[in-house]
Amino acid sequence: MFSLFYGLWQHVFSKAEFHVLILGVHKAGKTTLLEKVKSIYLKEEGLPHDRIVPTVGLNIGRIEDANVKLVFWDLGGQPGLRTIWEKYYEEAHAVIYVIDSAAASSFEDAKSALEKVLHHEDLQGAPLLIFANKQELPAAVTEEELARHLHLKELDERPYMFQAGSAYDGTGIKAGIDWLVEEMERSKRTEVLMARSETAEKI
Ligand SMILES: Nc1nc2c(ncn2[C@@H]2O[C@H](COP(=O)(O)OP(=O)(O)OP(=O)(O)O)[C@@H](O)[C@H]2O)c(=O)[nH]1
Ligand SMILES: [Mg+2]
Repeated sequence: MFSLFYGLWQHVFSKAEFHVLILGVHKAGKTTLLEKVKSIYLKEEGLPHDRIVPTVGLNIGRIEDANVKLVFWDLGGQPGLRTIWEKYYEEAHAVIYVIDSAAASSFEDAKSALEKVLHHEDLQGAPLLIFANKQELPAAVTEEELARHLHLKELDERPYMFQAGSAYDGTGIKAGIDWLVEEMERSKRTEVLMARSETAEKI
């Protein structure tokens, strides 16, 4: 009887946990963004910018807000490392795709890498936040300009948002994550992933 009530209590009161993949080409600012997310939500100092090195493996960040737990997976964006991304797709509830808004020369690469992400069937229906990073730089384009540059046709099929911001000064981060959490909470994909993990727990 106790375990029945405990199970019910857990079901009603435990926080949902969402996995968010942080993707984007090298130097877009993914790891810097993750450090800023941690410093905003955990209210602790993140790594100083000059201590952040190009990612080769996986950086993990965990935060909690009032209703949910979020686990971020930050992967390396160098061309030779992008084949690793798809290993994480199946378990991801959503994607943050980071773009350096001040590096116009990287837009084509960012666009084609993002198109591959969007085409992958393991990420079907995953909400997508495109974070137009480095907005505090004078050369940065706005989120509207970036959307025009990318001109992504596949976007109509899924919930998505362009969010301008900066991993240095933290602008745009909370707004982007609030949107992503709302989308994950009502996403069909979340239902499917939850059902799958409940089935796996029973086996
Ligand atoms: N001006 C400015 N620079 C930034 C910002 N975010 C990151 N950078 C810088 O951009 C460079 C790359 O940042 P990283 O966070 O290492 O980029 P990354 O996307 O994780 O790169 P990989 O791990 O190689 O894929 C570093 O010099 C950062 O300090 C930002 O918001 N503004
Ligand atoms: Mg990195």
